[in-house]
Amino acid sequence: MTNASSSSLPSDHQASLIDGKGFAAKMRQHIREDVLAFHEKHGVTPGLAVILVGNDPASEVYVRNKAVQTHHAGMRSFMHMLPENTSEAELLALIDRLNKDPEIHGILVQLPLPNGLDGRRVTNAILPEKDVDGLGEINAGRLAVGLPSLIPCTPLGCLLLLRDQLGDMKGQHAVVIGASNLVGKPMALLLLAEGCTVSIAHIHTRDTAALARQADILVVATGCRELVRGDWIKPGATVIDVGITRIKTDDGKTRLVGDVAFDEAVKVAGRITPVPGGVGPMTIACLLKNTLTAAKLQLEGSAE
Ligand SMILES: Nc1nc(=O)c2c([nH]1)NC[C@@H]1CN(c3ccc(C(=O)N[C@@H](CCC(=O)O)C(=O)O)cc3)C=[N+]21
Repeated sequence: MTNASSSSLPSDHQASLIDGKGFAAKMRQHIREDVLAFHEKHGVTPGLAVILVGNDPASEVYVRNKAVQTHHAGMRSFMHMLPENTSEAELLALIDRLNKDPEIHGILVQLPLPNGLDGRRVTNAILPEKDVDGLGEINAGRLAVGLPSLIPCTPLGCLLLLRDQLGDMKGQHAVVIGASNLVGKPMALLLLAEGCTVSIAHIHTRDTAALARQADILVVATGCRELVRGDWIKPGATVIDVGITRIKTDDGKTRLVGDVAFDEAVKVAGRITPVPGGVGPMTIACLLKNTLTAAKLQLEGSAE
């Protein structure tokens, strides 16, 4: 038995793995069914436009993955691969065109953008009802005040995993490490809305380890590989690892590691997401979910 209040664990304790990959596959199946029903009702297929500027190989892989999964979910995918030297005016003109295009229900600009392009200005140019990343100021503000909004895909994916694992989270102490607009801040707001007591640790936090040790729910999104060690984790806690860093191993292969030192954490946590196979697949599944939500917003005026 593992729970967040147990103070000692048997020496052979192993956290249970949170299967994001499997959960995401089930989600995509449900989305596919909903997309078909949406098509029956409106004669419209939800369409997602993904814009990638520059040729970062890792981003190209993600963007291709998104396109394949969009098709599998029965939706249309429109890829826009723009050269590194694209001007902000050109990018804004493309977004304007996609905003007005009735075949496009969701628009995503892959981040980070090359130097010279202002990610905030570009993201804000996307119509709020097509902003499937939920990163524009309207959606971010609506989330902050508790109105319905398009929710950033990664924190939404983490929330769905936590709800599935834990159910009611009221009164639990959730600690989020990382305060980015992309993950940490919206994650903290979502956990607050679940009734958690939420702490946010960031670069200036004095003793992040001591704070983390108080967490019943620990979400780590720092981009700093294996930052969180086994002794940062309260025995039995639920750990969500958002980080993904690609490293080269001694035998010349590459491997993905998270922001949590997994081998240590698995001996202490009650439940933990692996990397890969944890949060990453949920991010893409939530992008598809948001695209369908956006299409409903545009054709039905709400996403019920
Ligand atoms: N506007 C914007 N929205 C994003 O959501 C966004 C972005 N920009 N820029 C880059 C990051 C990164 N990201 C990932 C999505 C899926 C996996 C994923 O599926 N990961 C697999 C492994 C994939 C592999 O093997 O490389 C896993 O964790 O199991 C990872 C990372 C979305 N991002």
